[in-house]
Amino acid sequence: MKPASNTRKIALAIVLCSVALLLPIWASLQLSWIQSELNERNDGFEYVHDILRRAEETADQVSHAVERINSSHLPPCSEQERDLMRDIDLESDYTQAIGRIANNIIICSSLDNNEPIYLGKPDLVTENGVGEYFHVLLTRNKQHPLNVFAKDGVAVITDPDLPLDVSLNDNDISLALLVPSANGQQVLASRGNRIDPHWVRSLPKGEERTYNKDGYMVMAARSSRYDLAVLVASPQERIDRRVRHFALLFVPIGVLCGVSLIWATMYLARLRSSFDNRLKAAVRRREFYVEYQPVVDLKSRRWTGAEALVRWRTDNTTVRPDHFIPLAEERHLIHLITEQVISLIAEDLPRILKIDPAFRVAINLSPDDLRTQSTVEMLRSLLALEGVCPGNLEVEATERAFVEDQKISRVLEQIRSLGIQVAIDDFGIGYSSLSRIHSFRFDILKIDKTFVDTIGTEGAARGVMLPIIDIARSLDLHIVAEGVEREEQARFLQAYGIERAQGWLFSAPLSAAALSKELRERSHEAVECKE
Ligand SMILES: Nc1nc2c(ncn2[C@@H]2O[C@@H]3COP(=O)(O)O[C@H]4[C@@H](O)[C@H](n5cnc6c(=O)[nH]c(N)nc65)O[C@@H]4COP(=O)(O)O[C@H]3[C@H]2O)c(=O)[nH]1
Repeated sequence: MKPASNTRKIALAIVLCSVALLLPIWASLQLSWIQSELNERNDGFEYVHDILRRAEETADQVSHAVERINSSHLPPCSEQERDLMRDIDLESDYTQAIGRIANNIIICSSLDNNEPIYLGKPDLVTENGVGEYFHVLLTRNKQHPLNVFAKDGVAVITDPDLPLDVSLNDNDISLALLVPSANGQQVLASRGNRIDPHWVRSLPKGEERTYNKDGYMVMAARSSRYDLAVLVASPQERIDRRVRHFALLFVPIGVLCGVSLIWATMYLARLRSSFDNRLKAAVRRREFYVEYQPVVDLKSRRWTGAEALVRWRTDNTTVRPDHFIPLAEERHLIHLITEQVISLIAEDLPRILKIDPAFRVAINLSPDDLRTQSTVEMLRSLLALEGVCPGNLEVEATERAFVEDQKISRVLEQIRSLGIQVAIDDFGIGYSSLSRIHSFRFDILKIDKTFVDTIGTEGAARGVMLPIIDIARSLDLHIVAEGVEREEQARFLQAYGIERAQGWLFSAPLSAAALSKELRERSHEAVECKE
């Protein structure tokens, strides 16, 4: 191997390993970040919903109190009315007191001292005519500002802090209850000092949103029933702390995934290279052998030929071609196998032809075989054997080979010029490629078992088999059907004029010795060698 290509391979391996390691780490960091934001948002909205529910309950209790007082028709500020005020107050969690109001003065109330309370002008009058007085200091408790809501001569005093009385798991979080109005956002109550009331400005009624503002993640919701909005703000440092927490969990998993990925890649690479070595050793040790599956003439049921199928005997087991041919093709080692198959056929064919000189053996070729001149030379050397005529040989290539490379046509033409017929194998599987294979000249079309299997099933024979037969006829091709397992299939094919078939109905693949024995027993009439 050249040093330059070695250096390139090492560089590629380093790049791939780095990507395999860094990609999962990068993904785990992304995941930590996404998960942190998601958790923060969920926690934030839990507070928002809780506060909004409490605020709406407060507003419900205010409306309820006004309605009950006014529908009682008791004389205003009478002892009976003050008793009713006290009852309502006791029943309502969020009200602090209820009173009568006139000219911005609470003239009587459920409070014990029953002194007049001068409120001054309302801070806000809503569309429904509710006068709202914020941060009112009552004589009873000058330190703690309360809110007063007045309607139809009834005043309800509430504690604005109650809706915000939720237990926070971090003091960094700021909360606010606001009244969004056309004139601006009035803060009813707040905890923490990070809230900018303007954050809620564009929020429509009944909706909730998340914003990233001024280094905060802000969760906001606006009531659909009242002019109330709630803001919860989490500082970015809190999210960063969460990211670090998740990263501690996810990054080691990412590293583990990266290392596993590298290990898996290296393991696969080793497997592949060990496959290469095993395959080369198998060729050296001649571990491949060939079986022949008879091809019969459907009318007479005479064995007219056979398809050579390679087998690999390794560690006392036989590996089927399906399991190593695709990999050998991918690793461009198939030609070594084809060489061995042809040399094995060269050993068997003269013996077989002594029994039936017209017998024809089909050899499978892969796309790589059809790109190299040496395939033509190997076939030529087969023809040089005693008793072997071009009519004793046939080559098969899959439809895929024809599609894959237009360059194969030169080799195919050389094979045909030797007088050897070319068959297109597994026909029908790559149906879409028909237009492209038109440009190649071949002689035989092998219908794949998949289509033969449809014989006898409802409508399928008409739908699939017949068009294939029509195509073959229109191209003037001989037809061989593969994988015939039932008499019914054989009869159907014969009825539609198919000449030859192979399949377990007639015989499984046989060793050269078993094939010769069977041919001898069938004592075919000796036929002249066909040119
Ligand atoms: N279920 C069922 N199967 C049947 C019946 N009759 C025949 N078969 C199987 O169908 C496959 C027919 O060969 P293929 O289509 O050319 O398909 C072949 C061919 O494409 C490829 N192959 C075999 N030998 C060679 C070779 O020497 N060189 C290359 N390049 N490919 C080969 O491997 C494929 C598989 O070969 P195998 O495993 O031997 O499988 C063979 C054969 O054993 C039947 O009635 N029922």
